[in-house]
Amino acid sequence: MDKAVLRKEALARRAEAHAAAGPAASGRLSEVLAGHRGVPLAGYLPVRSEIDPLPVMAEASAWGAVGVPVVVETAHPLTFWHWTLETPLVQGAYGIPQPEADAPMVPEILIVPLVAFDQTGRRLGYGGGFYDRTLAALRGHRAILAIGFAYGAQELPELPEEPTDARLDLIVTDREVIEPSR
Ligand SMILES: Nc1nc2c(c(=O)[nH]1)N(C=O)[C@@H](CNc1ccc(C(=O)N[C@@H](CCC(=O)O)C(=O)O)cc1)CN2
Ligand SMILES: Nc1ncnc2c1ncn2[C@@H]1O[C@H](COP(=O)(O)OP(=O)(O)OP(=O)(O)O)[C@@H](O)[C@H]1O
Repeated sequence: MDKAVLRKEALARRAEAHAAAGPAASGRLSEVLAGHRGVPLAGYLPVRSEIDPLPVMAEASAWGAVGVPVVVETAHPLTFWHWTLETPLVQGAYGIPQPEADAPMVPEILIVPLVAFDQTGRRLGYGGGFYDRTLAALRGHRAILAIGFAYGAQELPELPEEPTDARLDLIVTDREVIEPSR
């Protein structure tokens, strides 16, 4: 099926799950990250109906560096700027908040926002290819742990894969932790 059609369907399911979500949606993610304290972590500042990783990012910032993605240029990898709960934010590209100050960091664990995922770790984002480029660039230097974070309702049976798609190492939902089967 066409990626645009899958994206639309998954976004509708995500909005439904988001409207019904309770405050404990990031509990599983918190458990996973407790095993990686002090490792530089990239989260994201949630927009629209994205599942909220802020509680785990705040927790992680007590142990090590936490950053959030910033689009410096389209068709390029994302850059990550330091973030804590006290960081002043401004409105960035696509209406997504970003830190006021340009303070780059390099993550080793990435919490990746998703539109949809499947059991094999394939993912669908907004279509900019930002995370594909970013994961490819980071993996060229060192081992990276890419954790997709989503509502369970965003799972689709089988996503199409393009040669440039970067797969997830782990998927964490509001309900469970999924180790991709390749
Ligand atoms: N919270 C959050 N921050 C993030 C991302 C994300 O997915 N979530 N990104 C993840 O990459 C980057 C921003 N990337 C984005 C790329 C496209 C659109 C967007 O709204 N696209 C339009 C269609 C654009 C087009 O292709 O013409 C849309 O979906 O309507 C938003 C964010 C960095 N920061
Ligand atoms: N490493 C890469 N180098 C060059 N182009 C890439 C790379 N990764 C992805 N692209 C291009 O980016 C475009 C969008 O990719 P895709 O539809 O997979 O985005 P997405 O994974 O949904 O979005 P995102 O990664 O921003 O969440 C595609 O045209 C793809 O060819």
